[in-house]
Amino acid sequence: MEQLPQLFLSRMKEMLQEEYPAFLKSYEVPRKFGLRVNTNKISVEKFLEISPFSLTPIPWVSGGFFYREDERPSRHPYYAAGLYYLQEPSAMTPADRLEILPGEYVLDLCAAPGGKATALGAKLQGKGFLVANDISNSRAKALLRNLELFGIRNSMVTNETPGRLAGYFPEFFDKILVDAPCSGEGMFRKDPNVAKTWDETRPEYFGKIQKDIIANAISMLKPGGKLLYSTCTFSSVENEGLISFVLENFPQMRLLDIAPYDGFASGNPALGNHNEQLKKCVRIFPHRMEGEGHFLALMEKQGNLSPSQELPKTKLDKTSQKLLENFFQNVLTSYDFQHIEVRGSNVYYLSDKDTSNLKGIKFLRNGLFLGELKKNRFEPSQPFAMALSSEDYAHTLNLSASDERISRYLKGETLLLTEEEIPKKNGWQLVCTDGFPLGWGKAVGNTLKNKYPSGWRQMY
Ligand SMILES: C[S@@+](CC[C@H](N)C(=O)[O-])C[C@H]1O[C@@H](n2cnc3c(N)ncnc32)[C@H](O)[C@@H]1O
Repeated sequence: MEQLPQLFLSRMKEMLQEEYPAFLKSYEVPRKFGLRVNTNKISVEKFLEISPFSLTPIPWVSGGFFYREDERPSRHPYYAAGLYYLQEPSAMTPADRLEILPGEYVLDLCAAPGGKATALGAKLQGKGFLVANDISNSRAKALLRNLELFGIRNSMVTNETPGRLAGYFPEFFDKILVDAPCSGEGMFRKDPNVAKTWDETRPEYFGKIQKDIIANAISMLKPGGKLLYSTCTFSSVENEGLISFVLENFPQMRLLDIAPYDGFASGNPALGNHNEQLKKCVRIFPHRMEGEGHFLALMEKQGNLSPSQELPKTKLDKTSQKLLENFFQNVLTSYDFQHIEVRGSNVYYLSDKDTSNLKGIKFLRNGLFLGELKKNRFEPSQPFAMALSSEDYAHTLNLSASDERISRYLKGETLLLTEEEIPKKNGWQLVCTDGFPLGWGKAVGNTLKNKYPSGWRQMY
């Protein structure tokens, strides 16, 4: 580990006192790598049966595992099938500790690139509505890709400031995650570049931004709703200090207990306004458990939760309806046509939430992009393939992850089919690996034209 900033170290010494030598020593221990199973596509038990990696459970989060860096799960076809997300172990904690019930309206306000939004979306199990927002357009694109890879179909990806978003969603969400931009002091071991750009003005700088973000988040929370605030920094201004600001200025907010774990440390009232409630916050220190530095606070807004409203029905024109019906003959799971909307030639499947009153909002995606209407046909999209399971489509080509054609498929090459693999009917095939969809191909005799989009071909 390169030199850590001196002022940071002296602050940590004052904060940790007798624990400080152990904290300092943790920088000599290599960081840990984590993988979180996408329970929207596969159960944890089933994943463990098929996983080719040597995994050890992360004891404080469900569905999270340590993996060995040399196993490179990002290069395995199961990654392209969206079966897991690679995430630093401590960073899995906030989404794990915010209880989400299918059907709820959920906001991830600072969501890119989607480490936590994918977990929240998976917990919704296709029911309810997830708004995943980020102020940065380029980062919001990565967020959209990760949600699509995960097969999350009931989400909206927005690119707004918290203030503007608050204008659209007053007291609207059941659950909100604020994984705030912060000075990143907890990440110095994972990414030494963060230490290089740190200086003593960073905590105050981010503290101001965080106050604005959390005030807007609170205005979007329903009475009775819950909000989880998290950072990956140690500084008191951004943690206990920020929560003290909330307790002093928003009397309707109270802190809740967070499901415990032996390695967690409690929030320290002396680092805030001495309110004893701050002990309910959680601090994660790298010398106490196998993860990087984090802070969590779970809060509730007083009041009773009111039920969310349902989506009004959409109406398709006759031509679109016909083309879609033709394709959907082969889709074996229910897609209610009253949720389908055509914008230009693009076809979307909307979530349960009425979004007709969101005019002017900057968004990258509302609902699931199903595909495009061409002259006489419907062409399904890559995100649609990722939102299906292999049982959901009548014509599948299922290849083992060890079949060399899988990596060729993921590189965009045309495949040759064996005698047994040639489908009875030419046309769209859902290409799967070990039963998990990767994308589309179009069969013509014994060849499969590749429909895996170039923008999705990364490192395979
Ligand atoms: C800690 S990162 C979020 C990581 C993300 N939750 C995940 O798990 O992958 C903080 C994010 O906040 C965004 N951000 C910065 N300022 C913001 C603001 N004022 N409002 C909303 N988001 C902001 C940044 O672009 C960044 O993507």
